[in-house]
Amino acid sequence: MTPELMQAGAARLRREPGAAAVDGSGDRGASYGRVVQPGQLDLAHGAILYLDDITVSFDGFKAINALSLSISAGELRCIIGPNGAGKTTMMDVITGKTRPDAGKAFFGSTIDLLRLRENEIASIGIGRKFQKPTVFEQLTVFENLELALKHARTVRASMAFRLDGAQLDRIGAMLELIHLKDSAQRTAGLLSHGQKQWLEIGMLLMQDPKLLLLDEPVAGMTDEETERTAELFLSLEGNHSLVVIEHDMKFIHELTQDNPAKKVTVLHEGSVLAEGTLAQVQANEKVVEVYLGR
Ligand SMILES: Nc1ncnc2c1ncn2[C@@H]1O[C@H](COP(=O)(O)OP(=O)(O)OP(=O)(O)O)[C@@H](O)[C@H]1O
Repeated sequence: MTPELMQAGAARLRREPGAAAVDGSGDRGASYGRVVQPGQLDLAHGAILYLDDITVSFDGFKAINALSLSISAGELRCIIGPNGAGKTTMMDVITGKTRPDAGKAFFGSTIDLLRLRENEIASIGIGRKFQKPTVFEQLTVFENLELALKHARTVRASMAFRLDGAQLDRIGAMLELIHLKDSAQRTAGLLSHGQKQWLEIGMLLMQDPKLLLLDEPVAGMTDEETERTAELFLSLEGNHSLVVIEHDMKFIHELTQDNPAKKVTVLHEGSVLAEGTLAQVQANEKVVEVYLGR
C-alpha cells in the first residue's frame, strides 16, 4: 500500500469516526467514536512503520538504495545482513538522525517521519537502543528507571508521575520484567554488560514506546543472557512493535521459533535482498552467498 492510499484511508477515517486509532500517549483501544487527529498514531491499516523507496547517499555512495519495508503493529521483525548492508543507516532514517535523499517514511498511516525532528520522533513513541549501553553508571538501577520515567514526555505519564504509588508499581514491574529486581539498589556501573543492556531497555520501556528499534542488543552477552533477552523481547511482542538488528543467528532462531511464520528481512547493499521465514531466508542461495555462507 502506498502512503497516498494510506493518507486517503486516513482522510476517510477522519470522515468516518468509529475507526480504530491509537493516540500519542500509547493508549490502544477505547477509540471507537473518536476521530483520528493529526499527529495521532493510526494503525487502522495494520502497519506501524512503512518505508518506501528510501535512498541515502554519502558522497555519491548509496548506503541505502531504494529500500522499502513494512512492519506490522505488534510485530517482532529481525533484520540481518552483512557489515555495511545499511542496517544502522536505516535506523538513522527512521529516528530522524539522517535525512534520505528520496523516499517516504511513515509511522502508522498518517505520521510522516521525514517532516519530524529527532526529538519529536522520540516523543511520538519510537525508542532506539544503540549497541553500546548508555545507562547512568553512578546511579542505582532504581534511580535510572526513575529518571527515565521523569523524562517521559506524554501528558498522561506526567500526570501519573504525581501518583507515587503508581510510579513505584510501574518501576517494580519493570525491574521484574528486566530481571533486575534483586539489583534495584545496585550502582548501575557494577552491573554486567548484559544487565546494563536490560536496564537500558527498561529505561526505554518506561517511556512506553510503540516501536522499539534495537541495534545488536545481544552483542557481548553470555549465552544465558542472550536467552533471557529473547524471552524479554518475546514478552514485549504484541504490546510493542520491535525491529531487531542482529548478527547472532542463534538469537534470531530463539526469537522466531515460537512462530514459524515470523518474518526475517535480509538487507544487502542498502536494499532488501530477501524476506520470509527464517527457514526460507536460510535456504535462499543469494542470502547464503552474501551473508550466511561466510
Ligand atoms: N556518515 C557516513 N559517511 C559515509 N559513509 C557512511 C556513513 N555512514 C555509513 N556509511 C557507509 O554506508 C554503508 C552502510 O553502513 P551501515 O553502518 O548502515 O551498515 P550496517 O549494515 O549497519 O553495518 P554493520 O553490520 O557493520 O553495523 C557502509 O558502507 C558505511 O561505510
